[in-house]
Amino acid sequence: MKTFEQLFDQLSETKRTRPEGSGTLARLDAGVHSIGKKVVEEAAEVWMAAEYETKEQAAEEISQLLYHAQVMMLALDLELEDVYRYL
Ligand SMILES: N=c1c2ncn([C@@H]3O[C@H](COP(=O)(O)OP(=O)(O)OP(=O)(O)O)[C@@H](O)[C@H]3O)c2ncn1[C@@H]1O[C@H](COP(=O)(O)O)[C@@H](O)[C@H]1O
Repeated sequence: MKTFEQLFDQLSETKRTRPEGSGTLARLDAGVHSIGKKVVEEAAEVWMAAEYETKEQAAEEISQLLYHAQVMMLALDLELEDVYRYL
């Protein structure tokens, strides 16, 4: 298990070091348009799981949405603080 901050640190390191075989790196290299489509897809899956599936499935979809939101942050060179200031 990891926190939002720990995941962001991990993905930031992935972006910096570019390890071979990283799915995150492939998503970053695919660019903002591709990442944006995943954000929208995962948001829809959160909605569907919340309405028609279990709380556990909704939790998993929410985790994926948070992951793809972090990938978008990294693609835009945003830090956690850049987002947190609006919370
Ligand atoms: N939390 C996540 C995470 N959530 C979702 N995903 C990705 O998003 C996909 C889920 O999307 P879907 O359900 O739509 O599955 P899919 O249709 O097969 O998705 P596509 O691969 O076709 O886009 C998963 O298969 C993963 O590729 C994640 N990939 C990685 N992480 C975390 O990021 C870390 C680093 O990952 P890598 O860079 O891949 O090593 C991992 O240790 C995890 O902690």
